[in-house]
Amino acid sequence: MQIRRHGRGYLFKCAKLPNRGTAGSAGLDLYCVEAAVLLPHIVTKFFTDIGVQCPLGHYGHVCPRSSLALKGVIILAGVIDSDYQGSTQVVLENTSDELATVEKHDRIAQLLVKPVHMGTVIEVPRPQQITQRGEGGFGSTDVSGAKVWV
Ligand SMILES: O=c1ccn([C@H]2C[C@H](O)[C@@H](COP(=O)(O)OP(=O)(O)OP(=O)(O)O)O2)c(=O)[nH]1
Repeated sequence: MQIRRHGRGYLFKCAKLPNRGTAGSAGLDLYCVEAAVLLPHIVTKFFTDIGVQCPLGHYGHVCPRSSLALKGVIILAGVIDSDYQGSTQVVLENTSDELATVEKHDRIAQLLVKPVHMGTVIEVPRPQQITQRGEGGFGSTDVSGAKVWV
């Protein structure tokens, strides 16, 4: 996977490249370039000033860090297409009632690179296989409502 500094004015020079906290970490930590205050219940977009080039057939998934999630700071959006060439941005929402702060070069998210099905879309009149679930969902397999197949 290719990564480059890519940003706004001089800021991209300060961008910190994503890296793994440990050799076994699934996610690459993403760093913010500037300090910021996250107001309670407000959504804020952060530039990482990093361009990520995911291999074709893969996408980047911007995922939360558990330490921030515990403080009520969660991630919204988060799909990085393999053909996107801009700076990876992180959309954070402070769901708590308190101010939250991030400092320059804080880790604000982690990026997982995942395979994704890239098939073309074709219209069909009905599902091509019959499944046990059928159209059941939203609790259809709860004990009381389970279908019984004999
Ligand atoms: O958390 C995110 C979500 C998206 N993006 C970038 C990469 C992604 O490839 C692009 C478009 O994202 P998405 O497809 O979710 O946006 P859209 O609202 O559908 O707009 P578009 O018309 O640009 O696809 O924006 C980010 O940097 N961070």
